[in-house]
Amino acid sequence: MEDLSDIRKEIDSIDTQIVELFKRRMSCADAVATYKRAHNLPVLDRSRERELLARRAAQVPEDMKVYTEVLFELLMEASRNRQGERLGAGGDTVEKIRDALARSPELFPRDAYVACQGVEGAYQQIATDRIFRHANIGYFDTFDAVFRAVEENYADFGVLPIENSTAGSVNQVFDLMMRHNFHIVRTCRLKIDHNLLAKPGCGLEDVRHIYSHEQAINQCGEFLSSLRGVTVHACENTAMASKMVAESERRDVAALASRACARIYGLDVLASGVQDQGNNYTRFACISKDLVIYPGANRSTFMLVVNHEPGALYKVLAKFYDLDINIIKLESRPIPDRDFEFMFYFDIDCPAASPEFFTLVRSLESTCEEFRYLGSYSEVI
Ligand SMILES: O=C(O)C(=O)C[C@]1(C(=O)O)C=C[C@@H](O)C=C1
Repeated sequence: MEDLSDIRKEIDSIDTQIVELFKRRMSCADAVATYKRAHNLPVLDRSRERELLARRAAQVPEDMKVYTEVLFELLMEASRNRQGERLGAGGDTVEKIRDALARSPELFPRDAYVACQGVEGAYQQIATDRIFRHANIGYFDTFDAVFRAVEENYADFGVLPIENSTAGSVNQVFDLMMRHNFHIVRTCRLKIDHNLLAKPGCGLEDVRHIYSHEQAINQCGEFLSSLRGVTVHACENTAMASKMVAESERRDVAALASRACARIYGLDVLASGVQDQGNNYTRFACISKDLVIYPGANRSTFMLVVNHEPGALYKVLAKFYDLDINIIKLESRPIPDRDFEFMFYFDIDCPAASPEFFTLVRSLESTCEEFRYLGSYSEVI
């Protein structure tokens, strides 16, 4: 058996040669970039990549083909990234981000006209008051209307729930993201305590019908199943449920909502903190029409579609790993009218002005079938 230190010597010698060859290959990438700039050609050339991978795989025995492909895919990715850097702009999105970083205001606005779904007392309102000091809030019936108010410049910002620590993502909002143009400028993480609210003088034993938003109902499953002879009804949101209860003539109705709703609608708290998990948080996104990146932005969101082929998502995930960028959230939603094709949403943890962020954006934009950058922001807690 060969001695380990002898084998390592051989590896070192091979690696030294590989590095020299790698340097030569990367200078070819520089030359290609110069040529492509002069001839206005895109960095990515899929047919050339396919042909190159097939030729290199044909050079090795069967049991080494996969490794060879992995190696050359990595080499071409490095080559593409290098070309992107050389070409300066490196894709429309990097250019847009640089521009936004240069012209965005130093301070997050204190006053604004903000669109929210629901009525006064909704958790969106509480989140809005955390994000802005003096928000003038316009209430809309649906999440879609909030997106439209922002898109059509009717409101400066919109605040929408995106996920809850117990009930998961707010799918309706994720699906609407595919249909609207907007950017995320801030997120807010709010602790949610649900309470059972009823008209003054009513007791728990009177309650036969409970109204709330679907997400709140899902977050209070254990409490609700402990009640006998009660029917649960889903409605637009928790504040609307409280309003309905307050305006109802009946004494057997109650709402699951915030304490703020009890104050606003003159209701009594029959039971407090009735959510299953004590640590129940909801994250809200504050959206604007234009891309604005306020100082301190250390998170970003992308939407992307990967090619329908084995390993496509794995290759995207490898890019984050290579750049040591942490993925905070990964969500997938079916794309309407496309059979089993999915839109992937990534939230990542990485300062917006860092070089690895630009490399990531450049690389995703040049390889994904569809790519949309939704913004960079910080989170208010
Ligand atoms: O040949 C090219 O056009 C290149 O840009 C070089 C290269 C490579 O590194 O081999 C890189 C990117 C292209 O997608 C194809 C191939």
